Amino acid sequence: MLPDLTDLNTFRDALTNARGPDELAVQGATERNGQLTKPPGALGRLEDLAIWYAGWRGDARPQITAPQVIVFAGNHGVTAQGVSAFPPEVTVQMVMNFEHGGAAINQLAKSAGAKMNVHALDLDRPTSDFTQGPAMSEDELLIALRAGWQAVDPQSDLLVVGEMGIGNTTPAAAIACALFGGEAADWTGRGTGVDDAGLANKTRVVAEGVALHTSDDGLEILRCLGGREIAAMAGAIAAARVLRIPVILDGFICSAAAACLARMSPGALDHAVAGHQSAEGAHGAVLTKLGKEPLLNLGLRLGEGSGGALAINILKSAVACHSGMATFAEAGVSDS
Ligand SMILES: Cc1cc2ncn([C@H]3O[C@H](COP(=O)(O)O)[C@@H](O)[C@H]3O)c2cc1C
Ligand SMILES: O=C(O)c1cccnc1
Repeated sequence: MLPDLTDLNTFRDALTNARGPDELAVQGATERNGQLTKPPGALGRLEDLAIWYAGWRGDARPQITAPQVIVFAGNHGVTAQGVSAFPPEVTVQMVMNFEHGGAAINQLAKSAGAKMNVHALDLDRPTSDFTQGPAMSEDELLIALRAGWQAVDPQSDLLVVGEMGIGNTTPAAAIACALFGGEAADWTGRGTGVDDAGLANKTRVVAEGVALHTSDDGLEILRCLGGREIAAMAGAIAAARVLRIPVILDGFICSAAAACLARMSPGALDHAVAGHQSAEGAHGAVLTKLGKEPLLNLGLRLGEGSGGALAINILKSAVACHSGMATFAEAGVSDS
């Protein structure tokens, strides 16, 4: 079902030509929703979510039994500019923590009944500092996209992608600024918690990167300003689009990866909902640009897929109501 990613054009074509949701399933789910034992619309957004999910799965009465959480890790040359409150060694240390089950995302994936996979991408070879040149070559971008593309289990029925990469709120801010315009300061936040001087320096770094790499193309922006784990998230979200696996987006970094796809192809994120709005300042603005209303707003600013994983239970609940509830006729309840 998934073509081999032999080159970047294969990726572009696969994304652009991916089919949309199954309209018959949407119709069937909409009809079923109208017959369930509740006042019309009483389950609010849960109803829309269930119908949306049904369409992408091609099943008017679907179930969620196999969610997958994938965490991608990468290192960033731009950390040499002092953009994070933490040192880059933390990336590999956190990967070990994920592998031993000790991180927040391990607990959240487990609570959501999701399997979790971790992919560390060339951690001992950080991307290039984007204030000096493109973060990645075309080959490096392709390899990272492919890592994400191949990491998606075609048997899964819901996908959350998360990231670990010290410094990666800087490339995410640069991507957002390059895609959406405005000033670097509009898109730059504190990440792991840089102080005021750190924020000013980070804003300068984002401005320099965006000034050096101007493009209208989402993939070129991803290559020049992104990072391996960001590209891998984009690759996985795109693969899920082709496989019709619904996606729950996580925070600022995940949304920046997704936004590159939306720039490449307008319907690229139709299979995705925003799991949450993170506390990273510009995340809300990115979601507005993407036309995505977050499901949760809990002040998280972690990444790792944490907000996406939390929202799995909301989507599961929506689908459980939709597919498990009795209709008025079945329950013998008067419908007016
Ligand atoms: C211990 C630790 C665990 C994390 N888990 C996710 N992040 C998050 O923080 C990083 C981005 O923030 P900045 O751009 O400021 O470096 C990413 O690794 C992101 O996943 C973490 C950061 C730390 C320190
Ligand atoms: O929004 C996020 O995903 C985020 C914010 C701060 C640090 N790491 C991740």
